[in-house]
Amino acid sequence: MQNDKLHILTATPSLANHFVAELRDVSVQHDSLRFRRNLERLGELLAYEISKTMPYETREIVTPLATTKTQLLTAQPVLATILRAGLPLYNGMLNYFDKAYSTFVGAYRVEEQNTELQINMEYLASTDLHDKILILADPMLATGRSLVKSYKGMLRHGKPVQVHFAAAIASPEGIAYVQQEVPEAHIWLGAMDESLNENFYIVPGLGDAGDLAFGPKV
Ligand SMILES: O=P(O)(O)OC[C@H]1O[C@H](OP(=O)(O)OP(=O)(O)O)[C@H](O)[C@@H]1O
Ligand SMILES: O=c1cc[nH]c(=O)[nH]1
Ligand SMILES: [Mg+2]
Repeated sequence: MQNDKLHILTATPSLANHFVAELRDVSVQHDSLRFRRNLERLGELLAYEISKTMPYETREIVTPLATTKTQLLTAQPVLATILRAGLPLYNGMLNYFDKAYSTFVGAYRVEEQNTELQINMEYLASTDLHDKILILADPMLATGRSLVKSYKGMLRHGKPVQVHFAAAIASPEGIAYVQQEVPEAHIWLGAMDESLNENFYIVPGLGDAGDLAFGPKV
């Protein structure tokens, strides 16, 4: 595992631990408004952490009393997400990178027990990615197949200058796959879990993020 590009919020004590705990806790997670809001709050924290790595320039600001100098982003990133579970995490990032353009992918896992996991990708709407800082947010990084397939699909809309993947919870297997396929990516997590089960769900994880946020799929 390439640790210099891997950042885990819950590796140190902070409010991020509360948000991840509530996402996981069976006595709290079925409050879907709170579940979505906790993903959004994590998105806000992850956006803030990523913002510390981005380029800034000195700009002059006129207040009612004087002028002052401050450091502002030289350019907004592009925010990308994978429908549908990605929406609340993405929304948190958009709260902070509030002028960012966006890219959306529609992808879902076809879950059949003990067979190779298939990812169906049926929708991609992207802004120009050429030379942009791209942040792709998806709450669950399980096998990493959805993230890598979505990212590779996006590349037909330009090569980003920098790539960040952000997730609430990841598995070690998923991180290894993503680092093998996209070694240039920086990875930002709420938490890193222990393993995947036979249905490719993260353990201990939180269950199905899309269903908890938006209801069971039929
Ligand atoms: O790392 P992977 O093994 O690819 O799994 C992760 C994917 O699973 C979830 O989506 P899901 O397929 O459940 O779709 P949904 O958002 O419609 O619930 C999640 O939001 C990721 O996109
Ligand atoms: O644990 C997992 C894996 C994929 N998708 C989820 O929502 N949860
Ligand atoms: Mg799902």
